[in-house]
Amino acid sequence: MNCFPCFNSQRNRNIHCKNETDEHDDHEFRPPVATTKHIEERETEQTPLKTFNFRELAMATKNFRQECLIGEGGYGRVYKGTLQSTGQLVAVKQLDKHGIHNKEFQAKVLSLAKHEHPNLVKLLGYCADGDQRLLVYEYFSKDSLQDHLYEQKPSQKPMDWITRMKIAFGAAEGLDYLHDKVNPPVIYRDLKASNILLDDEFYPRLCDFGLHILAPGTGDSLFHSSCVMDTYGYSAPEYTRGDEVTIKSDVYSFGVVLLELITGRRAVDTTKPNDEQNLVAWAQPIFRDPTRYPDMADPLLKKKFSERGLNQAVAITSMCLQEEPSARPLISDVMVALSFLSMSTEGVPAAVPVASFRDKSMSIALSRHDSCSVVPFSLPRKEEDDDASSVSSSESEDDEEEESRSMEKQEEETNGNDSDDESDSNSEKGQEEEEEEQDSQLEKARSSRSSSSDSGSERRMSIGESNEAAQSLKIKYSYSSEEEDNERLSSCKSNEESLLSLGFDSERNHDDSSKNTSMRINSLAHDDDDDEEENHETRLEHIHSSKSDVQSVYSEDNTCEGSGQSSLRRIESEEEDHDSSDQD
Ligand SMILES: Nc1ncnc2c1ncn2[C@@H]1O[C@H](COP(=O)(O)OP(=O)(O)OP(=O)(O)O)[C@@H](O)[C@H]1O
Repeated sequence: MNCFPCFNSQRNRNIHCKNETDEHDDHEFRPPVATTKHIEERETEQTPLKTFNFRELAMATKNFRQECLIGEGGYGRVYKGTLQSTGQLVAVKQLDKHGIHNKEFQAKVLSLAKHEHPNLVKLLGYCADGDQRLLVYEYFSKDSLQDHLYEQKPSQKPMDWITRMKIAFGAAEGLDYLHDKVNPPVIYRDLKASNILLDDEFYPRLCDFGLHILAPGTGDSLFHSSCVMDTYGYSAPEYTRGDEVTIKSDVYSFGVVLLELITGRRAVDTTKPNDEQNLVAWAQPIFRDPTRYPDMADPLLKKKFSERGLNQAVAITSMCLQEEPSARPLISDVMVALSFLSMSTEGVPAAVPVASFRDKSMSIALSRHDSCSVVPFSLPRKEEDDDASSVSSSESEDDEEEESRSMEKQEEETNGNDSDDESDSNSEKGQEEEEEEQDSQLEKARSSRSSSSDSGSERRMSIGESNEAAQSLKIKYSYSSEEEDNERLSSCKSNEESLLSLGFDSERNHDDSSKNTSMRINSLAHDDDDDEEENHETRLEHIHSSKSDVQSVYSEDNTCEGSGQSSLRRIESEEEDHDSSDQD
């Protein structure tokens, strides 16, 4: 499928006849010498992006021989090559002919090359000789996520749950970079399992981002019509309708990839019965029935995952796949949630701190699916609690989005009103410091996964270490002293109440199974009898009873041994049916 409708694909053309004379055979596209020199100088200054001549790349790919062909996508053919000068393995993408002017092509390639991130495939250089347009990328010998999920070699083992969550987290990090760290944001538009390349350690890298801008005359404008079929099954509804494409369209595509990771099903599979061919359409009814979540998991996982991890992953997926773009989460929130889901404590994902999210809808959704996994570790100011309470008394509890927005608005107002209050500004300062510390802790946890086969050993922490990072994060912000415990006790309660009021009540609780599951989860540390940790260890125990667990009672547990040690025991007790009290 050709994403450049105006490209005149010349696949049958004998590229072997192409040689160095091509550099000079098309004067129309060659900029004046001075300009080329200027561009080259600028390149050297700004980026190490290399300019290749066609001959070099022809030699690298054995004259683009069939045996070097890796595959063919919407933008052209991809060849494996070895650079003669350095011996480096590269992937050479020979773009379909499209008549993009040399200068325009160079400028756009340079703008693409600015975006560097460990989770993006690195663009090493390009060639714009004559009418040839080629891109040179670092080469990945391992297959794409699509290959690993659906075209496994007999020698390969199916990916386990945590590996899948780590891949999702890494992909989210790459997307977060494009959406949030780049100005102006880059919309990927082509996120799919085949564009996520994996290395030996299953570290994911996104390829093909931003290539749509290489269409002649497009600049950064939307260019998607002919790409729709290519990304069929991954495209957001607004994309296929021809409406405006935004970063939230990428979030939708990400949701499809996450769904593939969970289910092991292709985004589109024409070998399945009609009602199962489109993965999202198949999954939508299941999203509404959490008792069916375990059935949607990939059979190759052999049920080796925690129920909580599955519930949370499905909750995130379901949010990403909302029809309405504005209802989808920010990829930064998805990334944070996945960072915790990909840190396992003996198979149970680390609990997700509420304050980690920029948008409350994520914490609400996660709470709704499994209230015990969200740790309200941040200490909201009293005003925030009051505001939350006032929101909780609101009549319109059904519209959780509306409430989230109004809650945020009120928080903003509160922040504004606080500006004159010295003590509050001090507390804000303290909070900022806490947030900075939190960021650095999160970064530590993140770095445990941001490693590649090449540089991985330096950056990678063991799962145990990354769990420690997560635990120290929670311990630090949850309970640092007995005095603070009491303070936090009340804040936890009000935070929890806020969430309850915002809609994760029994009526909406998707943990609505008839079975009464009781879980005792130690959210702060392993039960690994690690005595060294014990003096600082504070436990959050959550006895979670299903369905009508509407009231949370926090009580200090003085039964623990050790000086200065305090435990926070959270007991969710079953009360009268909340549904009926709500109706009252
Ligand atoms: N840097 C790379 N290293 C190794 N293999 C690569 C690299 N880039 C792409 N490939 C492989 O080349 C093949 C073609 O990739 P390409 O991205 O052109 O097409 P696609 O992903 O199938 O479709 P689309 O172009 O629509 O994204 C795929 O099998 C892909 O995994």
